[in-house]
Amino acid sequence: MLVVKGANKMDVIGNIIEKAKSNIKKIVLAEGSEARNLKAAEIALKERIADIVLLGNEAEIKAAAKGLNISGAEIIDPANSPKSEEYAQAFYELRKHKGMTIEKAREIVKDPMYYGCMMVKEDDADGLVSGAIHATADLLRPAFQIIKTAPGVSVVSSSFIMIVPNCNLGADGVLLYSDCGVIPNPTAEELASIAIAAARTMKTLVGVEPIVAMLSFSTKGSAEHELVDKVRKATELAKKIAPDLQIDGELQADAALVPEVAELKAPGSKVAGHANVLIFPDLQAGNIGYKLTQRLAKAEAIGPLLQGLAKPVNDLSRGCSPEDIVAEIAITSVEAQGN
Ligand SMILES: CC(C)(COP(=O)(O)OP(=O)(O)OC[C@H]1O[C@@H](n2cnc3c(N)ncnc32)[C@H](O)[C@@H]1OP(=O)(O)O)[C@@H](O)C(=O)NCCC(=O)NCCS
Ligand SMILES: CC(=O)OP(=O)(O)O
Repeated sequence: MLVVKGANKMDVIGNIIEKAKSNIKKIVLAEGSEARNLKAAEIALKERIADIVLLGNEAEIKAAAKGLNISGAEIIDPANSPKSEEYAQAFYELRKHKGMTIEKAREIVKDPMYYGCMMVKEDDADGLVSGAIHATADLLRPAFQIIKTAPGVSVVSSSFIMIVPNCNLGADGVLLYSDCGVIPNPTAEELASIAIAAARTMKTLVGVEPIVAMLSFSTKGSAEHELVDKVRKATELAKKIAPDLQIDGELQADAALVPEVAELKAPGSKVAGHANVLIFPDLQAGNIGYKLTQRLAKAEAIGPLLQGLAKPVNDLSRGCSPEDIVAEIAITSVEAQGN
């Protein structure tokens, strides 16, 4: 069903799907009438990966789903739902310190992404996937306002699982890239948090021991610039916060990935040449880097997977396929199993 291109030995997404099937969760697709979401819903229902809630106008969803079997999905119209008033009251309570009024809250929860986040917040669903037609910020705002960060987490960031065909770098062609979706210009402290969160995502979702490279245009002092200083500071902070983590920086991407280059540029580093988690210094680098790998190396790019939220909500790229959405449904389910 899911096409994993190339010859990676690890069936990352297959393993996650099997785990999702072992304890079925209820996942909301906020863009319920969109064609790729409907195809993904059909696959997820047929293969018993998750119970699916489609948000949107029932007639529109049914018309868009012509030829697909989505009969097992629950359809909820946020603009006309018996739960709307309860969610509006709860949203008003969450946001009244920010000037929210009950009248505005009633309007806002008609937006499927706000309604869906309220479903997850109120335990009426286990997780949410959205972003095939909406920009990332449209999902991040309701997620930040309603779901909020997990206890002890300062910032939410994101990761992509990158599955690069016919490649043995990283963990046999499987890598985690972070942050490619959320924090435009992280401080050194935020960059350290991103690294620690991404390492955790690699371990818990992919099942691989993380080896973390803090990327830069410099390797171990080959260039001097304030941008490099930020990466060095973030590396030191992450080492202090997580002393057992295999992490090193600052490293250029070739030094991080390729053993021969690592020997020349960063001799003695245990991370250089073996990294499987790549931490980008800012969102320009991260977002460009993942899209280049996806399009030029024909990699699967699953994400942006949000890390640090109190409950599972995951974003998609507007360039995603139905199979990418199925993978995120499974990932969101597995995250919900851990809650
Ligand atoms: C995430 C984003 C939308 C927040 O922007 P913003 O609304 O201007 O941010 P604000 O500073 O006004 O914060 C809004 C709320 O979100 C919270 N917030 C912002 N960034 C956060 C983060 N990384 N983690 C947790 N909470 C965050 C703020 O604390 C604030 O909460 P409050 O209203 O309860 O006080 C913005 O950072 C963004 O656009 N990021 C890039 C998204 C993107 O385009 N990615 C590329 C494609 S994937
Ligand atoms: C993650 C990302 O870049 O999303 P989009 O392609 O939708 O902007």
